[in-house]
Amino acid sequence: MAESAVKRIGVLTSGGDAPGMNAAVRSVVRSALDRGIECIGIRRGWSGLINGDFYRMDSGSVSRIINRGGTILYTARSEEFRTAEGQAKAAGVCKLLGLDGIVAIGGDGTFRGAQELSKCGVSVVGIPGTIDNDIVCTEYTIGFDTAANTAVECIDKLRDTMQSHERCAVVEVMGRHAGYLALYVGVAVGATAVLVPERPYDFHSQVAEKIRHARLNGKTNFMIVVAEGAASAVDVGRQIQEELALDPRVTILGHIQRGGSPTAKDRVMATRMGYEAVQILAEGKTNRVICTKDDQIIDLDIDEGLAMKKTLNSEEFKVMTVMTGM
Ligand SMILES: Nc1ncnc2c1ncn2[C@@H]1O[C@H](COP(=O)(O)OP(=O)(O)O)[C@@H](O)[C@H]1O
Ligand SMILES: O=P(O)(O)OC[C@H]1O[C@](O)(COP(=O)(O)O)[C@@H](O)[C@@H]1O
Ligand SMILES: [Mg+2]
Repeated sequence: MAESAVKRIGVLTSGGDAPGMNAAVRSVVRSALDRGIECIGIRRGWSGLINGDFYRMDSGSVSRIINRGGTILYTARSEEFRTAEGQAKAAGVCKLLGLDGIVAIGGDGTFRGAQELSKCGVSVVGIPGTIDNDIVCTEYTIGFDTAANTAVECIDKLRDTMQSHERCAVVEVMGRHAGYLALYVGVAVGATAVLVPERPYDFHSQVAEKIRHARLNGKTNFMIVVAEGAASAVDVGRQIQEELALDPRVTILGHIQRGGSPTAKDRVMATRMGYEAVQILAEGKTNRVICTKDDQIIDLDIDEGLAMKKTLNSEEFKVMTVMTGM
């Protein structure tokens, strides 16, 4: 590969972790080395950059991690980096270490941080890594596929016992502000109802009527999937008990969804995105985010990317509505 004017870059993971982040780090390191670019691993996200928490990475530093969940670089949320002083400190560390660019792997918050760092004169490229799949400009984010499969596996297990006991299950999946995971998982498990933060919560139409409809069709077990930002699963369970005289069991899947070995899809997407991020930095571009569109890897300006509006997949929503018989 041709030599690049870019000689040394940093890579970090930030915000909530997501399975596949390690595969992305591995790809960044190996793609950089392929172009003769040195790679510095920055631990603990933006906070680590401010504190100069780094180490030199070589090909061996990323051996045996493609199949591992979590992130070997650790991750963190940094209040200091939200301030102009924190950003200036981080830019100073980049200067001191002679970093020609940073690859930041994380969610929308991480990209807002990247925008600010770019304004301080540091070249930055973002790679989307979050189980929420809530980054406006990209169809896919690393970790979503693994998290969805983990949730489906757990819910299938619950379903066995709910069927035996003819019960109602209420399962809370992650998604503070986004229902992509809940909706996708709901379709995959054949849920009786799915609650997402993008739709105002109405117990009567979204839960009671769906359970009643299923019962009238002969069903004796019910699966309600709730995104954490839509309603509290405990409250939904209580309402089901009070208003439908059922005895539901509530399960909060929680951080189980964020761990585990990444699926093949997450590993491949992370590897493709990591490769592209290095090419973009090597071309001297900055303030870019790596995205997928029609399964192709593209890059966009971060400002434009974050300004785009993402809505729930309306086709998936319609399918869900039909499947729940409403
Ligand atoms: N508007 C912002 N300006 C500067 N830094 C930000 C901004 N928003 C988030 N960050 C930085 O990015 C970190 C990760 O963001 P967060 O929203 O927690 O996770 P994620 O990247 O997964 O969405 C924050 O802890 C903060 O340091
Ligand atoms: O790990 P924490 O701090 O409990 O955060 C939980 C949140 O992180 C997520 O898993 C991912 O969110 P971010 O991408 O914003 O970090 C959310 O679904 C969840 O609400
Ligand atoms: Mg986020």
